[in-house]
Amino acid sequence: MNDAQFAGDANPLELRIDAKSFLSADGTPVEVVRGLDLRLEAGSFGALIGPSGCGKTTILRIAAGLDPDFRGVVCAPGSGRLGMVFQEPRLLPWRTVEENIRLALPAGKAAADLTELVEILGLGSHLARYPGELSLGLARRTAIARAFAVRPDFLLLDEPFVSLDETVAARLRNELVALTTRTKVTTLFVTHDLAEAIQLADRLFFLSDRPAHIIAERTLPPPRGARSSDVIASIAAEMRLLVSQATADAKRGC
Ligand SMILES: Nc1ncnc2c1ncn2[C@@H]1O[C@H](COP(=O)(O)OP(=O)(O)OP(=O)(O)O)[C@@H](O)[C@H]1O
Repeated sequence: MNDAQFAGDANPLELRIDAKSFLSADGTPVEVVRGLDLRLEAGSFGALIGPSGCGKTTILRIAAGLDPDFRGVVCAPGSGRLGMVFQEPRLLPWRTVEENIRLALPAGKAAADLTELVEILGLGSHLARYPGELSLGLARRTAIARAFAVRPDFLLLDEPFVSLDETVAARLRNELVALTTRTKVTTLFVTHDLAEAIQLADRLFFLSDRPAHIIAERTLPPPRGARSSDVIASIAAEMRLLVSQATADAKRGC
């Protein structure tokens, strides 16, 4: 995998969502996002953190271009090669692990060398297996491999490690750090888990309750992926304070 050439020279991600609503079952509009403005430098890893149901997946789908029904603008980084990992791995059950990964490749690239990607993700001995035979951890790994196989210059991940055993999640986080550091892909990662966000990200974006907007953001000092548990705990305490102050200010209308 010779990826170093892409993403570094890409544009930043600029995501402005002035308004996004859904219609509820009884036909009344529910405003999910209002006045969200996010900028992420090319090659950075941003984490979007917010309360349950605040609109994180909605924001990611808009960033991916999957939901055009909103008011605002999205300027995606790079030339538009997008990799996306959903909460559920969404693999084709009748295809092997290798076929699932290769299916993501553009026409003419089906024979691409995936050796290094497969090695980093520890999938070498599982390539001939079918999704139904995989643990959740291996299925998530396959989904991550598929997202990286296209050599994306923009990567979106929606809570890819939720409901995994902590040992498996820790290993997958390390693998994600290795891959994103190596490829310098501009990444937006959604999570509920503040410690996970601090471990992985260069920049944190905290969302309000619905309608979601950014109430606080912070750049973290390097090196990402290598922060000790003490450093993570101390940054987390600082961030909780920052968010509770920002929330109180917002309630007072400051
Ligand atoms: N297609 C839809 N139609 C109607 N309402 C929707 C639709 N998609 C999402 N919603 C509503 O929009 C709100 C935000 O949903 P979203 O899934 O974006 O939140 P989230 O922060 O990702 O949630 P979670 O933390 O549970 O993953 C929720 O109230 C949800 O019910």
